[in-house]
Amino acid sequence: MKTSIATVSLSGDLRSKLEAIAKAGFDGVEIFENDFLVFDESPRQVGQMVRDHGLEISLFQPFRDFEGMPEPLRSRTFDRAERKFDLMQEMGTDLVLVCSNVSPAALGGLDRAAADFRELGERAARRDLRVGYEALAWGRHINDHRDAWEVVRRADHANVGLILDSFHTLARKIDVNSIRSIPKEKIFIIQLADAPLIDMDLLYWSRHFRNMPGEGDLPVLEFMRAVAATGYDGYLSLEIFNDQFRGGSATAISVDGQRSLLYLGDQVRRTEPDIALPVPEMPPRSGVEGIAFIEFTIDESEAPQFEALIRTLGFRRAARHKTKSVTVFQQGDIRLVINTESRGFANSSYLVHGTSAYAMGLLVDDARATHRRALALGAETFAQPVDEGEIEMPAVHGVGGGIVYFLDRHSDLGSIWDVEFDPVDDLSATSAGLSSIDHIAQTMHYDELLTWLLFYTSLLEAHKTPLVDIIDPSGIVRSQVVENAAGSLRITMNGAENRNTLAGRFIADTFGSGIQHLAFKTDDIFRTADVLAAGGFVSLAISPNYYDDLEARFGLDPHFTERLKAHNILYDKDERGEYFQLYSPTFSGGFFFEIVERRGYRGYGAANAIFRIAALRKFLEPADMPRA
Ligand SMILES: O=C(O)c1ccc(O)c(O)c1
Ligand SMILES: [Mg+2]
Repeated sequence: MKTSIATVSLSGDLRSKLEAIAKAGFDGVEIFENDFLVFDESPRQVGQMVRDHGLEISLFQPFRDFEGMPEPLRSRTFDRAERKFDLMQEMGTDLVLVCSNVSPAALGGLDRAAADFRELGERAARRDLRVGYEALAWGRHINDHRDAWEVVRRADHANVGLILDSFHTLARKIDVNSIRSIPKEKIFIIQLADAPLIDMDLLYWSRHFRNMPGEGDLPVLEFMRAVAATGYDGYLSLEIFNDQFRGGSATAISVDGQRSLLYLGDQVRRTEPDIALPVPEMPPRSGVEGIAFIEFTIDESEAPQFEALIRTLGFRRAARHKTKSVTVFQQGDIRLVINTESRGFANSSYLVHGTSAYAMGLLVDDARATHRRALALGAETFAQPVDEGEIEMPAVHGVGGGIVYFLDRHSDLGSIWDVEFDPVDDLSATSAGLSSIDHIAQTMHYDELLTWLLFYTSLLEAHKTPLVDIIDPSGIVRSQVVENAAGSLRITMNGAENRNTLAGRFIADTFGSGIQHLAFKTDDIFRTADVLAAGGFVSLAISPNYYDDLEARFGLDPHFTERLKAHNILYDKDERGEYFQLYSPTFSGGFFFEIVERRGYRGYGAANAIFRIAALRKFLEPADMPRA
């Protein structure tokens, strides 16, 4: 499968863009005219630079306001086209994208436009060049690919074809099945982009908010299935106008782009029979049965304090590693692994980030197949030397450089706890009824959010929920969840836009993104709260005003509100059911725990986040609080 990306999608100058594009594994690049115009090298040198990076120019674009012009503008557009043809030949590309005319001077009329394209096709043919016509969603007369196709059909010239851009088609909700009857040789290239659903002017939406297929809300897969059904087997080319991407890391955005195309191709291959598109084979997305473990890296001297804390949460020491300073604390199906090794990745992680939950283990259907898929999608593998008798757990780097391990029940990995660990008899802790990890909360910079969303959803059988804004006294935190239908995988991701929010401070204090909190599940929050209180656990104090409001909002029985208040339990309710949340204060580095009970409820208590954040801040900086 040939992949390409438009230079306009990335930040930096042309040279650094090409480097990032080549490194991410693309085959081609769309040269956006402005990127060339502001660059100081000649067209010939730019062409050479592209080829030196092992890339091909998939097209040159855009050529604007061409078709349907009255004289003398008409002659001028042809002169302009000839100049661009010269440039394309020097650069070494045969395809130019002509987007539909937006000029008030344009006359309209399918036959007039077709006649112009036929003449342009003639001129292009003399130089062995090709012209592709794209309907901009806001084109003056042509703003629908079906009309652009009619122009191309009537132009009836071998050197004139159609360019389909998923954004323009999907933004106008045009039936994608209209693509299925277009002859594949008349589709010169496919441009792909997704976008979040925002109700706004089409041009503004397109120029500022596009994102990678799978990162937004448009049915790009349905579009691509229709394209594949024509027999199309050419480039899939990303054209992503996005303010954030323009300011981001060209390398990271390129990697995301390549991943999005491979994932899209993979989905098409699995849903559309007999396609010609040469999509690479990879194992299917993996089902996640649960979170096998969370591993903390801690300094030996701090470990006793941490262990005392998790004991108050009802965890008992369950196993000790046969050769390493690694212990496992357990409660229900929850395993917290405490790593105090003074070498290896855990230790380097400690040295950089301090005490942190630096690794997670996912229990999947087939761990090694999941790892293969992750690598096929461009993830960075993680491995460190294993000692004799140890099992090598497949892993990749995740958020903030942390580790995502894959485990399964059916291979040798299923016996890892027995093979590598000795059981420990620890009767000192009383279970608090915590049964499993409800969700893992990762905090990151806002501009990393789409990266990890795509990482998880392309690898695992999971979907994303809509973006939610969380109000922190010092700014906005954008939150989005990746979860599966069974609820056995729930990862909440908080993207901090500024460093003054609690999430922003976590990133600053721990020198990077990572897991900021873990939520454990209980079937009886009040019983759990009693056990915790008896064991000396101190919950995060919530403002009494919260409970007054809660009672009024939901019409709660005052006795019930009193019980919530007595235990600092937060409450939420939706059409499906009720939700209860209890928090620990933060400890070293800003990490904290949450305990939740779900009674049919499927959300995450977004309405309560502001109260939790305020309470945590008060805990961190009591005197400082009124300024927030
Ligand atoms: O926003 C634009 O003008 C523009 C230009 C060229 C394209 O291919 C496109 O999709 C949009
Ligand atoms: Mg386009």
